[in-house]
Amino acid sequence: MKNINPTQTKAWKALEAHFAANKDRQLKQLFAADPARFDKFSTTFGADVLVDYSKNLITQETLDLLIDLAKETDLAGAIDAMFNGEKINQTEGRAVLHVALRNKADREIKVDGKDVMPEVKAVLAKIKGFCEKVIGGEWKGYTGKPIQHVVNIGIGGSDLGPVMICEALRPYKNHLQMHFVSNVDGTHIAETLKQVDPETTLFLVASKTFTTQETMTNAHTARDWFLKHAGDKAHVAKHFAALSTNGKAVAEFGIDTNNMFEFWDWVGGRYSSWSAIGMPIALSVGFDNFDALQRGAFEMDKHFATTDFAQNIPVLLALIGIWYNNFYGAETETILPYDQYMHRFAAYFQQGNMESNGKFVDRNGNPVDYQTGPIIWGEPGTNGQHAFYQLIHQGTKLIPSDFLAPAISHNPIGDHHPKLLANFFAQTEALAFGKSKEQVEAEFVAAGKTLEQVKDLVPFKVFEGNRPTNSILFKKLTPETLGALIAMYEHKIFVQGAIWNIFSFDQWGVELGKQLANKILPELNTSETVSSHDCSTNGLINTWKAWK
Ligand SMILES: O=P(O)(O)OC[C@H]1O[C@@](O)(CO)[C@@H](O)[C@@H]1O
Repeated sequence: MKNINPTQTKAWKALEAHFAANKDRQLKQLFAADPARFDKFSTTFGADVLVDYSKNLITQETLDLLIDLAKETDLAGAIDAMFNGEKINQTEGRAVLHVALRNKADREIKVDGKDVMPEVKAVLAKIKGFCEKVIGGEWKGYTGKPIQHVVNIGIGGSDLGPVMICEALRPYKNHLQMHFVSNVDGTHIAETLKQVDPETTLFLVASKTFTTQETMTNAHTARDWFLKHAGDKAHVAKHFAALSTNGKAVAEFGIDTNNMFEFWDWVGGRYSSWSAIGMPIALSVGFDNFDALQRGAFEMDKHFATTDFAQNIPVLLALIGIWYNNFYGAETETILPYDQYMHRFAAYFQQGNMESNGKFVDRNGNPVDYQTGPIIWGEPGTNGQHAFYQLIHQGTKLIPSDFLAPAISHNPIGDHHPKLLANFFAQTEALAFGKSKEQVEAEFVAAGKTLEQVKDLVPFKVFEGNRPTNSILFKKLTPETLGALIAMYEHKIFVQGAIWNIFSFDQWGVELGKQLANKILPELNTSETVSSHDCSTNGLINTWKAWK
């Protein structure tokens, strides 16, 4: 894996010139000039996913130059390094092998000379056996009752993925009532404990490090609550399991390490839903559906690792994203899933993308002089249309958007799904082609107005269009398809980080806030006036002390 400043490459210089010469290009003209544009700039993944990237501000020349950039920055070498278990997470001295967790080809993948697959498969078998006992009712609580509630206690990558996937796969869920506690505000755990019965509740303490303040605080609160009802510490083993890499800390907490489902330091937190962190998924929808989720991701892994860049979906999405981020100056991009089951999909990739590529230092330790990770945001359609589409359509910011939708609904009630799809299709059309002044005037005239009557209103009803989108249409939201879509975005993030020459798999940026919070915490436990900080922080803390 080379260490190349992308802006120093020939391809980057060529892209700069290409942008300067074409920055005012219009989608209207691009489509008018080529009736086959959809055929040229769309592709399928298997038989179930269509990716239409034709409504982007690109030509074949643009793509060719972007692919040149990928080649000049040795993207192929970076891909090989990841799949071969090299320690590409350099600042933490770790490999990055979430692909091993779903390696259904069972190919050997070595870390430090040791094939990791036997352990991966052993943990999957243990998860399978545990799920079958809990789901099947064989696993009993301390009063002999089967489990009815599962409470996952975790945060960040130990929460967002399981929540998103359990929500997305609701059509496949069983009788278990799933609950997720992440925030440390007291409310999250308190409101959850109101809903569950200690005799029939299984707590999953999900934490790669088993040291995260929020998770450990919530876990201790849950254990205290449980013991207040159950009395005997011996009962903890029936109601607590740990999903972690830290066996020592698990044992110290008081969870039987037989109830620990391990994963490894080469699994990044935000890439860990495929590991033991995915236990709540397997409990909620059954191990077979969890396996299907992994298989979908595995198929995308194969596509990513073996397909020429010109037809490689994660590579194309990544390069198009770089085109907007680094040449058009777009600072954000949205993920807009037109499916209510996917209501946490964008949130999941806020961590996935921004914790991976929100970096200002390159792989040499030098501050970058170019843009890196974008801001990711989004809500399900059509809700977003009633919240922020005004800005996307008529604002002053360029906001590249990914629209996703299932062709077939799990809930074919009346004409609901067709209405959703009509919006899915209409929004990208409107964003691409807009509505001209002349069209607005013609609409007014057709409605019986004179141009004199409406001349002051017309400017406000014009849509510039030329706002780029990708449309990802998939047959149905199944575990396989969801797995493939998640892996598609994981690899998009990987490609962008590799080209930006940054380390995408550490997260030092989350440490300072934690460090300062640990310094402030003891100051909150006294009535003394605080003066150890800046005047704002002192003022805030001392006001709180006066009010509480
Ligand atoms: O799984 P754990 O070790 O409890 O970490 C939780 C989350 O905390 C972080 O912010 C790292 O501190 C995320 O990267 C991580 O997913």
